[in-house]
Amino acid sequence: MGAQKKFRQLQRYRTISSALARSGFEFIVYSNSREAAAAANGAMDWDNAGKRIRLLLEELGTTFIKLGQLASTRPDLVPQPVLKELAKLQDAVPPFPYADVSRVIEEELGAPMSQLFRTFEPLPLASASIGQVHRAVLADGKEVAVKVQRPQLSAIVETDLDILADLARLADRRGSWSASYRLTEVVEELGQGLLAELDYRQEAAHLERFTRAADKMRHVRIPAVYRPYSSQKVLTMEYIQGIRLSDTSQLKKQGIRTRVVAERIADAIFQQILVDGVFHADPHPGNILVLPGEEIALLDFGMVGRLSAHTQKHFASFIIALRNRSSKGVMRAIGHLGMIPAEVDRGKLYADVEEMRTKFYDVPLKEVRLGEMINDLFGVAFKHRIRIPSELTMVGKSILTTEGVVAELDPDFSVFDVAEPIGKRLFLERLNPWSFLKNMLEDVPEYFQIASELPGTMGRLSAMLRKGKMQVEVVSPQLEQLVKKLDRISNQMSFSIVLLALSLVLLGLIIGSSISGAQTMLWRLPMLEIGTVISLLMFAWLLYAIFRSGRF
Ligand SMILES: Nc1ncnc2c1ncn2[C@@H]1O[C@H](COP(=O)(O)OP(=O)(O)OP(=O)(O)O)[C@@H](O)[C@H]1O
Repeated sequence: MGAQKKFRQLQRYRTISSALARSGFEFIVYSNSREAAAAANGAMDWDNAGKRIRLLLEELGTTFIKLGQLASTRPDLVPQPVLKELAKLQDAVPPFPYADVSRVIEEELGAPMSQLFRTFEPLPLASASIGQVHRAVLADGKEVAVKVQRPQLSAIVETDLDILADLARLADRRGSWSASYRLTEVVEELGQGLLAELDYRQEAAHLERFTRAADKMRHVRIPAVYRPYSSQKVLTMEYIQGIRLSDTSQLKKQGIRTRVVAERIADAIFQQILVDGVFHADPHPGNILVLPGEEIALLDFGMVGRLSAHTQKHFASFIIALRNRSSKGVMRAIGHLGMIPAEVDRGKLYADVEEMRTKFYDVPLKEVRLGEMINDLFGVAFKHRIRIPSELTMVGKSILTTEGVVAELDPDFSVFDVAEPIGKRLFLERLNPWSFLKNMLEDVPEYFQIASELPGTMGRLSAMLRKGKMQVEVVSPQLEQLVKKLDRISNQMSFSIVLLALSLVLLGLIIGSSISGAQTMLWRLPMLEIGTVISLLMFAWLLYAIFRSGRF
């Protein structure tokens, strides 16, 4: 590291440590204080700390504001009172001058402004802590919006992240409290998210992906990206003319039907979450434009969430269980989502899930906020120190923001009206034999792994038994659950194998009839009939056996 850089880092180190001390967070560095002890034994007054944390982050600038905004999407890492404060973080930063804008663009795109643009508005449309957006016209006449990153930002962010990682390690070495909040891990994870946001090429890739997905949604537009005019620090997009969703008086003036807009926004976001598996993580009103005919345009794909097919599937079941007010269903879905480690007291967890009943279950559906419900559930998870897959936490924030937006447009509209049919459709699709089989095949590697580990495990078990080292008493609910799960897996596998056999016979029948004509069919028919009858008998027997075992 150069001497100048080292000096800058030291200076910044001092600024950050003294700001921490002034805000009453010196215990992060000096662990033998009362607060450190309170944080360690879970008695920290987070209500009081939340506001101080927010002010501290705002004081320390871009890196910290952005980290705070990212943390506000993580109810699994941050206590609820702090989360509420973080959601208020403002990044209203004054714009940077046009001289810097043109310098960054010319350096990044390797050509003078006059060659790149026919016109370029020197005053930005909007400015935020990472960058600002200017309206322009390309040399070929296309109207564009150009997002330009603040100069020197990546160097500042990298220095700040290094310092933060150092502080977290220091806290980890000195006290037990930071370990229980996984401080080093949190800094690392949020830091990576922030660095990813600094690369506009990633946002460009997101825009392209969402454009493809939105093709099947008639009323949703995503700005096209102009790649030759984009780079790591410059993003050039198609300019979309529309009314900002936050401009309610203009919406009214243009006679926009707000209910329709609300439905389309909710539909677009739930379609992304439940069907596409990639979703806009921050659909706040500043990121949505309304066009004539109540079309909507989604902007700003810097923060995007992803769900694996597995999580998506069980998240849909989770929504249906919430809708049906079924605590058992909710617990089952959480289990499938892989959130409950073995050491959690399931009884207490169930009691906490049930407690949500008073707040959500016994009120009319219209008044239920799904995002709030999900976040409360994450709060319960936080309390039980349950690890929530990070992909899921962004969903809570995205839905919460969507609900806030649609409630402004139409207070009577419930996102369940949109989410539930999509969830049910997915659920029904899953019952279709082919997707059922596909799902089973997706899980096959897992079964093979269990199977491959089985001989070793059995070998060890029998050796222990031979040596008389083991006393077995089957009282563990987890073990019983495992047995049930294996039982269910084998039943499902047998079911799908027979289903496959049945489908192949039918397929043979169809192909046979279409290729060979009726005559050749005549001699094939008895064979097929015999096959079909055998498969049907096997199928009936299997169904009987499965239903008798009660585990499917
Ligand atoms: N393609 C576009 N067409 C028209 N206006 C746009 C376009 N892209 C951005 N804008 C305008 O610029 C504003 C800021 O854009 P965007 O949200 O992408 O920037 P940002 O720097 O990521 O801001 P923030 O982080 O605060 O959301 C938008 O609210 C919108 O008014």
